[in-house]
Formats: sequence, structure tokens, C-alpha cells
Amino acid sequence: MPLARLVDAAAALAATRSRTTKTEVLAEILRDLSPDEAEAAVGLLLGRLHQGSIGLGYRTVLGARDAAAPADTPSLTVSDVDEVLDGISGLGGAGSVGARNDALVGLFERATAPEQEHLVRAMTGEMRTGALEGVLTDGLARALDLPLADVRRAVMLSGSLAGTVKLGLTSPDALASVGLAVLTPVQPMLASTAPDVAAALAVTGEASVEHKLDGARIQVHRNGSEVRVFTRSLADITSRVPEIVEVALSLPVESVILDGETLMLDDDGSPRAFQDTMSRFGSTEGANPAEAERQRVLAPRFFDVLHVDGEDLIDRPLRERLATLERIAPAYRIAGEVTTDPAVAQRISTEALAAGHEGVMIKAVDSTYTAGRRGKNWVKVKPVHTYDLVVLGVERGSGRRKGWLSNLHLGARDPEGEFGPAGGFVMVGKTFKGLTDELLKWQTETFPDLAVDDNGWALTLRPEIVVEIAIDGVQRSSRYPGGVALRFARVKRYRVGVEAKPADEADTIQALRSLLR
Ligand SMILES: Nc1ncnc2c1ncn2[C@@H]1O[C@H](COP(=O)(O)OP(=O)(O)OP(=O)(O)O)[C@@H](O)[C@H]1O
Repeated sequence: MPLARLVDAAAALAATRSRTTKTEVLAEILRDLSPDEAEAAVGLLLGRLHQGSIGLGYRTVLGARDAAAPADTPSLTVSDVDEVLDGISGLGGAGSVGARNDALVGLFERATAPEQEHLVRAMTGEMRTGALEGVLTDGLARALDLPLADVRRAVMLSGSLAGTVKLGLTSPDALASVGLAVLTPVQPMLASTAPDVAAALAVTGEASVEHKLDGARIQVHRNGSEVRVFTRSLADITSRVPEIVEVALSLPVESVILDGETLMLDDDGSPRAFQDTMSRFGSTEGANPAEAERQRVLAPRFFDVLHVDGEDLIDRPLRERLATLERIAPAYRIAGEVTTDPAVAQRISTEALAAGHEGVMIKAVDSTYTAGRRGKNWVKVKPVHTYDLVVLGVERGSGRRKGWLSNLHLGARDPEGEFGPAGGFVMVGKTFKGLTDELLKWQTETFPDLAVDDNGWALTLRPEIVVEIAIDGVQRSSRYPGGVALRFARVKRYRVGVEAKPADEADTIQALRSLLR
């Protein structure tokens, strides 16, 4: 497929807000796509190259673009681009910087001006097309004339949109029958939020009220003697967590997929600070942890089971899945009770907080496991308001923080473009509270690579890094464009590494504004 086709489609997508029109634009593209080009084309459309991160900084890409005169007429195909990107991602070692640059300049010289622009945005991850994934799923269903539910399910169960497009274009029948595959991760089911347990129960009806542990999400797969452990973003961390592998192997099953949380426990069984879990969980592969580190054991705790001994359970009600969990892993279950009574739920919440947990999860007992969806069947209730916001900029510190990048400019997502461009971010406040020396150091090392502007006092950053912020509330503001400002914002943790969250899943300006009421 000509690259120009894709670039035109991207322009058509940007020019409309109508979901129906977007779906049709994408369906048309997909109808003409060959399976071989599917993964590359989806990567270029979504701005998420299928080669993964190929180590191209913003400056390198812009520099190469500026060194290349644009072509007058389009000639590049999607496969041409893919080949060059494959080549670049394969480069390493001495001299690779020059070779990489030459390859980039060569590519840009073959591209027209609009194509260059598109490539820059795709390579630097500057395309804010999170919302596009859903539309692309719709478009695929339209192109293949399959029920949308089948396509959605295939995406969730295979954990890959690009892979699903390829499979669908190769064989629509195969797509319709995608099931769970043990050892292949599925997108995790997600929760919505309620202000208190009564409001949550009003949404779910009879519910399993469970402690919400503040660790890291894990998905554990076992097939016979083979075990794999995945993070929330489906990264494979098996080699770093031998104690979780051991637990999986000890269960009385042949094959299983478990969903849960891992945290580090103190000797008395109480959970340690989240930062501790992360430092152990996130330690680099192959590194030899210090003696003290090694003694801290990661404790897996499970709240769901998706498959056991050849049988998929995701379409069974939670009630049944919990019974299965109780049968196969009673010692590793997260505490909870089934109830309709807000008083009971409140008691469990109080117990959870007393035990050092974050709050409760309230889950409809009759619900199925809807992979990848943030729905009403799982509702979280946390007494401390935390929001996942995007770092839009950072100020140079002064006084004690001189030399560090310190005060953060925080933005909420504006999916519909109520206060600016659709899919953009609206600034809602600043904070340097909660930043440890370690985090200041990390910010100072990391942020310059994301900078798109620097006025000497503050850097403007590409809106990519998500940070979890605790607040006491919000107030009306005439200073910030969304009309709302955070009160007493402090940093809780960065959503990077194993707990990574993409910017297009950050909390919205609408969610913050709803707190004004
Ligand atoms: N009993 C439990 N059931 C489900 N999830 C739990 C439970 N205990 C802890 N969790 C964690 O809570 C998360 C559910 O909240 P949500 O789906 O909103 O994820 P999130 O966006 O990562 O939110 P958060 O930052 O609040 O954990 C899960 O991803 C999981 O890591």
C-alpha cells in the first residue's frame, strides 16, 4: 500500500469528529491492506511502531528530517518504510549512530512533505491516537463484515490489535474463533471508580467486596511445568520473580491463568510501601539483588482465574470463578465477601484500610471477565483521591532543589476537545510535593529527552509520562484553561516501567470538573 494512502487517511481522520466517518475511513484502508503489511500499517496509523521503541530521540528524527529535501511526488510504500525501520532497529554498537542517521535521512529524502510530517509523528510517538484503537477495531469489523463483539474479543484475548488485523485479513474465520491461549497474556479487566461503597454497590448489585491491594498487577500463566508472569502492560517478567513461579507450580492444576496483585510483605504479614515492591519488582533483569533485597519476598495474591485445566472461565460468572479460585489457591486468595449490604461493605473497607491496603474493589458477582474493558462490573473505592495525570512540563528547581528538574506541570486528558484540541491535555496544576531525591534524580535524567521546548526556566515535554497524583480536592480556577485547579496535589508514583500507563488512559478533565459539584 502506498504510504500516501495512509497519510491521506490520517488527515481524513483528524478532520472529523464523527466516529462513523472515522470507522468508514479505516474500513476502507483495511479492505485494501495485504496481511503482510498489516502490522506495519497499524503501527504507522497509531503512531506505535511494531518494531517497538527503536531508540530514536526527538532531536535525531527532526535533525534527519531537516537534512532531507522532501520528494515532489509520492513513491514510498508501507513496506518500504517498514524495511528501513527494521534495518534501524537492528543497528547497534560502534558506528550505529551514523548509520542510523544515514538510513533516516535516506528515508526522508524519498518522502513528500506530508509523508515526512507523518513519519516524524509516528517515530517520535507524538501521535495522540489512543481513541483510534477503538475505532480501528470497529473499522476492522466493518471491513471483514464480522460482529464487532468478535473482533473486540479477539483483540483482548490476543493482547494485540495489529496481530488481530493481520489474522483477520488472513482468515476472518480464525479471528472469530480466537480463544484464550495459556502462556499468551490477555488485556486485563479494569475498574471504574465510585466515591463510596454504597454508590459502588448501587452500580454492581450483589458484589464480591475485596481488599484492594496496592502492589503491582500480575497475570500468571502455567502450562504443565512452564510458567509465565506478565505485568499490567503485558510485559513478561518471569525471570525476575522466581517466588511467584514457585507458587504457580505448587498449585494442584495442570494449566491455569490467574489474575492478581503482587506486593512485598513485612515479617508480620503487613504490606510494605508501594515503592519497596516496585524497587524489587522492577529490578533489572540479571542484576544480582543485594542480600537485603533478596530477603524481601514478593507475595502473589490472586483475585480471579481465567482458565483452568483446558477450560476457559472468562464467560462464567465471577461467583463461579471465585469458587474455582478457592478450590485451587485458597492460601493465595485476596480477602473478600459476597454481599448486597453497604454496612458489610463498609466494614470490609475499614478492615482493608486498617491492614494497610488502599481501599476496596466491588465486583458484580454475576459478571463475566471482560478483558481490556473499564466497566461497571468492577468498581474501586479508595478514600484518598488519586488521579493519573500527564506531565506537560517541568521547572528547574531552586534553593535546595537547584540543579534538579522539580516542579511538575500536570495535565488532564480532554478526549472530546472541550477545552483545546481533541485528545489533547489541559493543565490543571503544579506540584513538587512527594518527590523524593530518587524521583528528582530520575526526572532530571529522563525529562530532557522528552523536551520539545526550553525557555530556560521550564521545559515543555511531550505529553507521555503519566504520574499518579493524590489530591484533597479541586477548586474553580480562572487561571487554568479547564476552569479547575488541583488542591494540595502530591506525587504518589510514576506510572512507568512495570506499572506503566499510556497517556491516552490518563484521567480526564471532565472527571476532575465533576468534583467541583
Ligand atoms: N482485589 C482486587 N481486584 C482487582 N484489582 C485489584 C485488587 N486489588 C488490587 N487491585 C489492583 O487494582 C487495579 C484496579 O483498578 P484499575 O482497573 O482502575 O487499574 P489502575 O488504572 O491501575 O488503577 P489503580 O491505580 O487504582 O490501581 C488492578 O489493576 C489491580 O492492579
